[in-house]
Amino acid sequence: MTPMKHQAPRYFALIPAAGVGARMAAGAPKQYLPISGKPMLRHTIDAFLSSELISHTYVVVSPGDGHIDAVAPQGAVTVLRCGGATRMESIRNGLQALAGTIASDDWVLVHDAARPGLDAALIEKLITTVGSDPVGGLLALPVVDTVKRSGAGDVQTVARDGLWLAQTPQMFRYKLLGEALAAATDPNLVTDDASAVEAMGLSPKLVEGHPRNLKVTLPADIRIAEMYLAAS
Ligand SMILES: Nc1ccn([C@@H]2O[C@H](COP(=O)(O)OP(=O)(O)OP(=O)(O)O)[C@@H](O)[C@H]2O)c(=O)n1
Ligand SMILES: C[C@](O)(CO)[C@H](O)COP(=O)(O)O
Repeated sequence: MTPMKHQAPRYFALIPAAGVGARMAAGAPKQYLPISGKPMLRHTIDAFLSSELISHTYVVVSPGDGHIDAVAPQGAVTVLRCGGATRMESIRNGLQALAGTIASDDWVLVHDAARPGLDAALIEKLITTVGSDPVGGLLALPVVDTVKRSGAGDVQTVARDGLWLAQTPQMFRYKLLGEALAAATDPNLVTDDASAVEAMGLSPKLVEGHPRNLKVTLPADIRIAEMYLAAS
């Protein structure tokens, strides 16, 4: 009997895009604001569509989202209308919606819609550097400034050796990521996917990203993102 051919794991993108953009205070969800003439989310989607390594891209939006149909390229991505009250819940809902579609050992690259500066080179760098790591990994930037912590009336310097600023994508195998998020107790403590995996006692690989992959959070970030996109 011929042995079953073991299918190589596939890579899927999951883009949480169900936020409201409160800190942007733009009166509309920030992921739909124009950046260099194109909605922010479309830049992010196009980054994954430009990578030959990505089998398919899924976008999680709020159930009542009225913008996505005009932004998502029809047929090229799949929209999941299951966004939740927090980033973590949106991702958890999205993973649950993909049960039976994504295999347990397939990789899921979770990437913020709000990081439009991602490109195929960064996606490939993450995937090839993580390789077949038993845990997974994420893009991150080493801290280069002095870090302060302000407490009740006092300010202290935090040693920056070994400190990184997490970016996305954060990539984990479907089964592990689902288990980690299911076990997460407080969605407000789990501000990124890696922290849920770390809570299981596992250490994801840190892969140096790029400042162009910034999270567009505040109004001033729009122009910065446009400058990086113009330089690419
Ligand atoms: N309930 C939520 C909250 C956030 N996100 C997504 O998670 C990413 C990172 O979140 P953040 O930058 O905080 O976006 P917002 O939550 O929209 O911003 P704010 O916190 O300022 O409201 C964004 O792409 C956002 O759309 C999501 O899918 N579901
Ligand atoms: C996931 C993340 O982008 C990693 O830095 C960050 O934690 C998202 O935080 P937000 O407050 O949901 O934007």
